[in-house]
Parts: sequence; C-alpha cells; structure tokens
Amino acid sequence: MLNLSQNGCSVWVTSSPELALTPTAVALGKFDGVHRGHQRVIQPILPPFRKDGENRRWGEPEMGRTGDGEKVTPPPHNGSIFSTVVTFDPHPQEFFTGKPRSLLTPLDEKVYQLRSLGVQQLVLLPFDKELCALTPEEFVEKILVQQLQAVQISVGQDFRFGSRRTGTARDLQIIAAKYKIPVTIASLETCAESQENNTEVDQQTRISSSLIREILASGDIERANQLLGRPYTLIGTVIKGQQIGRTIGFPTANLELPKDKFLPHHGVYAVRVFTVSETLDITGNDYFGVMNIGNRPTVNGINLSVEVHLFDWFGDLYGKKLAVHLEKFLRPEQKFPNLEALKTQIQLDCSAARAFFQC
Ligand SMILES: Cc1cc2nc3c(=O)[nH]c(=O)nc-3n(C[C@H](O)[C@H](O)[C@H](O)COP(=O)(O)O)c2cc1C
Ligand SMILES: Nc1ncnc2c1ncn2[C@@H]1O[C@H](COP(=O)(O)OP(=O)(O)O)[C@@H](O)[C@H]1O
Repeated sequence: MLNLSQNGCSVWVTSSPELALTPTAVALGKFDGVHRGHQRVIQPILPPFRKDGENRRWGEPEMGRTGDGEKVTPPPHNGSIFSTVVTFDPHPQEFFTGKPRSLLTPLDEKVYQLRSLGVQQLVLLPFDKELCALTPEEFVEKILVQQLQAVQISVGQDFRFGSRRTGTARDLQIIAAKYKIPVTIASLETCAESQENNTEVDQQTRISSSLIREILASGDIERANQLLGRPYTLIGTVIKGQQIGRTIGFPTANLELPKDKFLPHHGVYAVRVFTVSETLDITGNDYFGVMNIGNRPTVNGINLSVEVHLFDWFGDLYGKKLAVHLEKFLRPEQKFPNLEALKTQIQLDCSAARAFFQC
C-alpha cells in the first residue's frame, strides 16, 4: 500500500479493499494507458459529485507516507465520497497466460495520470482464483457494496466482469439497481481507422490500449499521442553508460525504466524532457532533445538502451529522474561504419528535431 502526494493532493493506493476509503464513487476497468477512452469512463466519478440532488463534500485524505508493511488506519471519511478507480492486479490477461505483460502506464505512472485527473484513490484488486470465481452478483455485493460502499459506478460500454466474464455493463446496471447504486455506462471513444484500412467511407474504430500499443510498435508516435490525449512518455532514472557519448560531442543520459514499461518502435525520436520528483511531479525547466531506443550496433552494443541528448545543456544528470515525451519519430536505428559517421547522423537528427520543435 502506498500514498502518493502531489502539491498537497494525494492518491490513496491500496491492494486491500477492506482498507479503502469509503464511501466511494467507482470507475471500474484495467485502464492501462489512461487514454481518452478511459478518461471518458473516469469523468463521471470525479468531483463535484451529487447524489439525488444532494451536495456531498469530497474527501481530502490527509495521510502520512506509509512504509512497506506499516499498519495503516485510513482516516474517517466524515461524509465525503472518494473518487476511486478500481482495477485488477495482475492484469487478468497476465493471470490467465502466465506471461508478464508490458504496460503503457506502469503503476507509478498510472497513479500520476489518475491524480492529474482528480482521482483520489486507486484500489488494486488482487486478481486471483477467488476473485475470478465470483459471479457478477457476488462481485457487486462483496466488492462494490460491502467493501467499497459504492454510491456511484462508472464503466465503459464493453466492460465485462464476474467469473468467465459473464457480466455485461447492462448486467452491472441491473444488479447495482437492487442496491440503489446508479451505474453510468460510458459510450466508446472512437477514432478514424488507419489509412491502410480506409475506404471511401470514414470508418471509426474503438480507442483501446491494444490499438495504442500496435500504433506505438509501428512508430506512428503522433497518432498514438492523439489517442492517448497526451504524449507517450518514458520515465526513468539516469544511469551510467559506456561514456562514449561525451567523446563524440553528444553526451546521452541513459535511462533505467520500469521493467514492465512498453517500449515503442526502436529508433530515434524528437523529444521534450522534464526532470521529475519521485512522485513524478515536474521539478524544473523542460528541454528539447533527441532520444535513441535500440541496441547501438555501431558500438557493438548488446543490451537495449534508452538514451537522451538534451539540447543546449551541460551538467550532471546521474541519479536524476527524467520524464521524456516522445513527439516525433525521426528514423530507425542503423549500424554505422564508425563513430564519425554516427556523429554526422546525430547532428542531422538534432537539426530535424530542432526544425520540428522550431527551437
Ligand atoms: C540521437 C541519437 C541517435 C542515435 N542513433 C544511433 C544509431 O543509429 N546507431 C547506433 O548504433 N547508435 C545510435 N545512437 C547511440 C550511440 O551509439 C550512443 O549514444 C553512443 O554510443 C554513446 O553511448 P554512451 O551513452 O554509452 O556513452 C544514437 C544516439 C542518439 C542520442
Ligand atoms: N546535454 C546533455 N544531455 C544528456 N546528458 C548530458 C548532457 N550534458 C551532460 N550530460 C551528462 O553526461 C552523461 C552522459 O555522458 P556520456 O558520455 O554519454 O556517458 P554515459 O555513457 O554514462 O551516459 C549524462 O548522464 C549526464 O549526466
């Protein structure tokens, strides 16, 4: 369990629904990416929230940082309703296939994005055999009514729940009505289908995490950013590399990313870089730059590296946390005959990025 705060606002994160702050207004889903479709589902549970025309005060949980294993008593709610995102951990697909899944938004980033939207609490329901076996009726009664004391629920049109995904969004509405809990079913956020599939007619397709992953894998970063509603971001801590960069006039901050972070198409990107705190809040100025994601064949690199060169800046970044916004794909990674040829190409990359940013 952890409590992350930003400018005095906090998100209470717990994997024990018994420790959730209650009562709650709940948005249910997996929410990987917190993309435009997700934002539509989350919107109805954000403050100000009114039930039956009544004005309820929204909670402002004031909690100290909790250490691992530390026993924590959530504060009393004194009449507040907590805007709560309820999701599953691990991702149900990971549970069923046993294969670790890489994520558009690993936990820290998801918390940051939810917090930016105004969500106050994230409940990570442990997705195990027990949860899997609950019927839709049991899920509503045990988790939503008894544990989370939900007074409002929001889901997407294609939401499925309960054992073998037998419950639909409409079923949720019907079951929750027995407890007098209103359920908002958010319509699907769509976008125009990609060019290749496009006929004369403007075909629309559902925005989904899988679609965004496919688009990121293809290198179409601008389209991925459109569907996300913000730039795709890599956040990591600067670690030491081979110290070759400085010898060719392009020092590059090498980033250590969360192990489960989904990486887009390898190659060179025009980027915007921010230094951030542990809770991912921006701590200083932003910089433009160029980033390479790849194995660095020119220097016989074996491991994948993610590295960024900042324009018009010199200093020490080791140990700092950087958030890198990917704005434009410039080219795939190449093997150059020598460092001189690589240096010439990086100069061209910098010019292309500067032209893109007009900086
Ligand atoms: C904008 C940019 C483009 C790059 N393109 C390539 C490339 O096409 N091929 C390659 O082998 N390495 C490429 N690199 C990685 C360099 O090989 C790497 O930055 C250099 O070896 C320095 O590594 P170091 O940080 O370990 O010192 C690129 C790096 C940057 C910043
Ligand atoms: N403009 C810059 N962009 C990125 N890193 C820079 C810049 N100026 C200085 N640095 C520093 O230099 C380091 C990168 O130098 P480099 O020779 O590539 O070493 P390494 O292989 O350890 O990354 C960065 O981690 C950072 O501390």
